[in-house]
Amino acid sequence: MSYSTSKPKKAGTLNAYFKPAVRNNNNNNNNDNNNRSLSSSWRSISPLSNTQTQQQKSSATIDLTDNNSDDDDLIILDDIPKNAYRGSRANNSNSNSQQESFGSQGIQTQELSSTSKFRKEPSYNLDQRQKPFFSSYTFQTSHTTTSTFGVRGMSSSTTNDSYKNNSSNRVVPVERKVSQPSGMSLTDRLGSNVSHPIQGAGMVSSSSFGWKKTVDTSSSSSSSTTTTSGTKRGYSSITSSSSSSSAGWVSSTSTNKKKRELPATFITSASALGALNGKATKERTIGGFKSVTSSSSNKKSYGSNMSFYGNNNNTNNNNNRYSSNKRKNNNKSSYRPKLSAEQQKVFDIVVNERRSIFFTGSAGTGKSVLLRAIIDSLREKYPDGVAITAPTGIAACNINGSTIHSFAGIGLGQDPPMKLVQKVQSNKKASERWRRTRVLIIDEISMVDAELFDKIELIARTMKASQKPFGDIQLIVTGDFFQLPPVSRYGMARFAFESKCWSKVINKTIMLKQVFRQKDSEFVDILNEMRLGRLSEAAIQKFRSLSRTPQTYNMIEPTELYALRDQVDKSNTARLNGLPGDIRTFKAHDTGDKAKVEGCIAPEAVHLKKDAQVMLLKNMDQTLVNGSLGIVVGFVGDEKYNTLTDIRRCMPPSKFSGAQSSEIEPDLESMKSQQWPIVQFTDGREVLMESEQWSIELPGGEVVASRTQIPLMLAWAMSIHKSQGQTLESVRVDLGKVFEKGQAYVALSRATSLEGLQILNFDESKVMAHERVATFYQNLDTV
Ligand SMILES: Nc1ncnc2c1ncn2[C@@H]1O[C@H](COP(=O)(O)OP(=O)(O)OP(=O)(O)O)[C@@H](O)[C@H]1O
Repeated sequence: MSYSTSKPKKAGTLNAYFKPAVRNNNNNNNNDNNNRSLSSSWRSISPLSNTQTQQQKSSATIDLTDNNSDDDDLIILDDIPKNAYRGSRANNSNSNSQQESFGSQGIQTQELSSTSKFRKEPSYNLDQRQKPFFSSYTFQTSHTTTSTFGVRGMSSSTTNDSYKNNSSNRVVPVERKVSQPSGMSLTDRLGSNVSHPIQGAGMVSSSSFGWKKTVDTSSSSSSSTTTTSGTKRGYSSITSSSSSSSAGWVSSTSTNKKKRELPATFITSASALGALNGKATKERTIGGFKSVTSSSSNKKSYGSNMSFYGNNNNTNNNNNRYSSNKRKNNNKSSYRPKLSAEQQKVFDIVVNERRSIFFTGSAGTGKSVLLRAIIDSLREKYPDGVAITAPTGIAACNINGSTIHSFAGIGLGQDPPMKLVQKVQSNKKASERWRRTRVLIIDEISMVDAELFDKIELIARTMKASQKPFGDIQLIVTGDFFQLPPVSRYGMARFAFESKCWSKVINKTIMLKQVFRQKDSEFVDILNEMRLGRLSEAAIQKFRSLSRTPQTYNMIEPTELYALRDQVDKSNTARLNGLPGDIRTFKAHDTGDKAKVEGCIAPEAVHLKKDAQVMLLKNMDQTLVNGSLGIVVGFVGDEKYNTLTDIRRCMPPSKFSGAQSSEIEPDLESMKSQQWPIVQFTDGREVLMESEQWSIELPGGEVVASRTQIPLMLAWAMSIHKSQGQTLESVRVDLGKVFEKGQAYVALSRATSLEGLQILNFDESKVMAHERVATFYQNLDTV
């Protein structure tokens, strides 16, 4: 690898652009130390002051070459004063005083001038799963100004070693926003930003992410402030699909008719590359945006293996110390906590020891977080071989997987076992899917009945032509049997642990003990009593005392949870009708198998008004995630959202933010005609919501069904079933119509605190647990 001061002309060159940030560095005389400690200081960056914001205008263009030679990490900074920056991926221990080693991977840089430094920093510190070719860069033009930017290229199917030699998995710029509100540390922001998941096997989620910016930069002499001499800015969003998956939901941006023919943020890999190369030549309207596509000839690689996720995680399991994102709905935050010791233990057993396992734990013990970590890591290992499933459409959607029925190819699964086997055998695609599967993940196992579990096991053995349990497929099963039970047509179903094959296929069961969702030990204790269906008098009194109005923490009203969908609809409709103004209706555009689309989390019709409370159904960045709550503040075309400036201000993070001019820009007229809603989220951001696409894809990419809809649903109220997996700060639970064992527990355990929880119609007789489940749990190991 070498760094040069001239622009590479090789094919495959990417232009990567950075938006400078300003490090809050008050000690101008401590530059050497600063440089040494950049990693830590950079990650603890403070929100920008006004002065710093001025400084932030500094920017530069950086090119990253993409080739397979030694210099594939070539980095060139144009227009930077004293523009000689050199760095190398260190593989020596030479302690040249001008070289600095960063972190355990030994990335080094060389300072080539007294005032300008460039340092390449891999993101492993921020997210250990991220591949090295997501890199964060810090560029220091003076003692007080540090510019950062990020470049990422992700693939679900590459290993750390292979990425360098695989030009199809190259870098794409991702904007770093140091000025985001939130008070979060940059570590959090970057950590989570880079961590948007590649969805687990089973769902190729394509989501837009990317931008383009070309900026001339100059430094203002020797002062600490750099200024921008001219700005030209464009954005391109890149959508791609991970290349391997089992059947599953795919979340991507809109493809719709006419002006929504393609996702607004969708650009094919080729055009994305071209745009990145600055070779864009062709303009077209994509959704509400004008898109410029590229004439670049080197169109081959970028896209098919890259995935950009506002909503999904990609991973890099460097050393099995893992941090992870939430798999279900991602709730309040998509930041990836470091796994606890017990989570890590389970992770090791699954990933390193390759054991078939059932891990469980009460609500909030981090099963989702752990599962995400496991999925990400296993997909690294077996890009084509990880099937991610759940028993219901919503649960599957939450983990971006497919239903177990859909994956297995068994339709409703009600036929006798041998008939189902024949059915799968005669289905070429399903057979192929089974043959490829090395790991089968089943989430929300409490809702899988024993009969189905046995049938799946038989099919697995047959399709893998092996008499070993599950045909030697590694089985990873998780969930909490104290939560929602299987739905049965004939009375009480048997649980999966009561199946004939359970004890043969699961060779390790582990219960996670540490509760993360609730911090208050009193709350944790009474929830545990409730889980077991055995409430003490003190717990009953406590729950009764919670009928008062709950605390709220922002503009969001408490989320109401009901047992029945009718109750939910009634509440949401009443609230909507109570608002002044016209209802705007957004109808979904469905394709393919309608029955399959019904499981989609996005509603068929979304009715909105200004001031409606809504939930985001798609991840957009680290804070705007599936599960984020917000308020509709208007619609494109309203007085407040009527100009290009207004629109740009509200661009989703994956598209625009404060663009001056661009190669892809909002098509105002189109947007006005669509009347896209603008939602204000709890972090204060107002974000335009245009349609997105969810689709069910089989491995190999065949789309069997899709839904295009705005990623919102009314969220004054939601069903307890839908709330499973959610974390809610302020919640009002109505237990009046609870009918299922485990239902009350699921509802109450969504709350993070007693202060934020209100319980209506509390009745201890509604707190029920299955004795068989309780017995089963008495025998589980803990780590
Ligand atoms: N290792 C960890 N460190 C810090 N926070 C964590 C950790 N693991 C999980 N959490 C947090 O705890 C909360 C609950 O996690 P998670 O949703 O994974 O639990 P769960 O067991 O799946 O819950 P449920 O069964 O109710 O769906 C989330 O806010 C998550 O971010």
